[in-house]
Amino acid sequence: MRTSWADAVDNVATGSSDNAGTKEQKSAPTKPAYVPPHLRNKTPASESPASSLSGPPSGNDRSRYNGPTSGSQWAGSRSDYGRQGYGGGGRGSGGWGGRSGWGGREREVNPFGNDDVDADTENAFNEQENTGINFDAYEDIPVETSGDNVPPPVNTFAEIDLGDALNLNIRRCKYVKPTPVQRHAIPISLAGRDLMACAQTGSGKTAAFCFPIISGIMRGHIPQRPRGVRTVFPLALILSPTRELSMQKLSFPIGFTCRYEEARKFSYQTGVRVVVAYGGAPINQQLRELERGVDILVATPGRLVDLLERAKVSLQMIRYLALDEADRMLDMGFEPQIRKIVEQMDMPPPGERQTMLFSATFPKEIQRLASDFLSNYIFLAVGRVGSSTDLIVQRIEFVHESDKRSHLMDLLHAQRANGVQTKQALTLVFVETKKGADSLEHWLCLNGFPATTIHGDRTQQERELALRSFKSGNTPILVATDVAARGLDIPHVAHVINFDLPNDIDDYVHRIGRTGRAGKTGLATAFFNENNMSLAKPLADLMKEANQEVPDWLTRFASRASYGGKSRRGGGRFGARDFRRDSSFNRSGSGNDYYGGGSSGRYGGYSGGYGPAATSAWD
Ligand SMILES: Nc1ncnc2c1ncn2[C@@H]1O[C@H](COP(=O)(O)OP(=O)(O)OP(=O)(O)O)[C@@H](O)[C@H]1O
Repeated sequence: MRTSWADAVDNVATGSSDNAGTKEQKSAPTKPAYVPPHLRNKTPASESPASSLSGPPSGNDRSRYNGPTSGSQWAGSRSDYGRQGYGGGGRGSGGWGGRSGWGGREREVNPFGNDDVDADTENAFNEQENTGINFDAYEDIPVETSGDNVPPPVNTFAEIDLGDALNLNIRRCKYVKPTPVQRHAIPISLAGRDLMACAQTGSGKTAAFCFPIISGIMRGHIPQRPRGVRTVFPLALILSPTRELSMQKLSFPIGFTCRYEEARKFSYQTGVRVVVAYGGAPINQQLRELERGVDILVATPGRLVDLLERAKVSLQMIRYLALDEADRMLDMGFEPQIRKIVEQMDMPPPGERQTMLFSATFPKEIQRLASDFLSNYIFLAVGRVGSSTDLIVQRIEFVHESDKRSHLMDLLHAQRANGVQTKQALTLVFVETKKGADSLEHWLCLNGFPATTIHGDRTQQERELALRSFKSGNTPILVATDVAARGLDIPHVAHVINFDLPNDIDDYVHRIGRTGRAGKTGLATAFFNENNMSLAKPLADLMKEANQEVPDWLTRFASRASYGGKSRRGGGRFGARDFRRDSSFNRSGSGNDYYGGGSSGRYGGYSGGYGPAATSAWD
């Protein structure tokens, strides 16, 4: 079994590691010291632990530790990447914990497993390795930016100076070129600008905010952080929501965990340490991790408030703040917590920190709230705000409540007959309630369709098992409640079935976005009936927007005044994208244009360029 990074660190700290080369570790102090990133770039003059028993230099002793080790800003590639502990960072071999003063080198668990790329094999990497990712699908996507002096986009990762260690991780991730949101967002963030970004599900937003943060921290120029206190001072905070907070339940961070895993991959051997803190898991282990040092803290709001109130974390030195699923963070009752964290604790104000907000959906009302956290920001919309990607073929079927199971069975039988129920074609079924999820899973299994389930009542272990079993294709059907709607990034989800539709159209967008990711096509089927009438108009609008075939009966429902409800946030989902441009919104405080205002200028003609070319994975 793979051990976690925390375990590995633990082992080193307690001398229990059975890794080779532990002689030094065993004689080392039991607790590895935290090394701020700006002190981690020392190329050790000597590898001898004895030479450095005097401990680290003072924070002011920059002459020993600071600065690039070569003419380039970043140290050159090393042939031993992936084999050393933290030391192989992009700025020489000092790296995390690599201060020769402490002997106890922490070994960073390789998040890429065996799928590593070292300097010798880098050149072997080519586009073929990205089989299945259709980047052409993104070529015609409309992009809107607004704000002062918008930095130009880039076309390749090579055009931006992210640093060798990060570049290597990008290759390890097999990213050949940046996705559209990355092309625009990364240069904006690297230029130090605040950003509000909206891009469709599965379009690579995580890397878009992680890369500039990691790269920025690697560059150093970070003031010395206080030592000897039990409070930690992260340099970057990534806040990510968990739905359960709003439901007064313990957290259930499925999508959140995906984010953290990504951040950990991107920061591997960069010397930048990522720590996660979320509710619903014992706080003590998270505290231990924090005490070992943290550069990037990925946290849920509730747990972070707890840590702040216990004075375990200070936000005083935050340079980067990223709000993932930012619309969710300012909705559903999260706003007071977010305001507390961002405005009422010790975080530097907008302008002194850099703030990045990302989501696939960004209603104007929420944009307005979010603008409080930003300073002279750039608004970026890749695809139309709140739209679903054209890569997903959407089908809506009218199915009475009592017929849903048999209808589902028909769908699954058809899939099986077409040979698409394989490890490469997973099916995610969304239902409304936890009880409903359990019951449907049971029924599917009884009927010969291996299924598992994920919802808020399952234990951590059960959730992990379920996800693993689903990912591996052992149980190619996952029945889930809305907890799996956002952030979950599982390759090969070919079909999302909304057995029960959500009440909110944005939740629908996020749910179906579990397929059709990273340029792949996908299929989303929804069972609609009289219980979903309030969704008729937003759903019909969304489908039209994405060039989908809208059934006549849905159009009829949508046109009836009583069912013609707008998005619950007063419309404007696809309208003038940057709310600052929408004078009507500014005047009245509520937009009323679903498609209207913003379709001027170079994006006015958007008709979903690649839509018709996209084929369903089931065709
Ligand atoms: N440049 C790239 N090249 C290839 N794959 C990429 C690239 N960037 C991201 N990906 C992959 O695309 C998938 C989707 O990325 P990510 O989870 O960041 O999307 P997202 O926009 O945050 O989606 P959501 O809004 O649904 O959370 C991931 O598996 C990620 O590893």
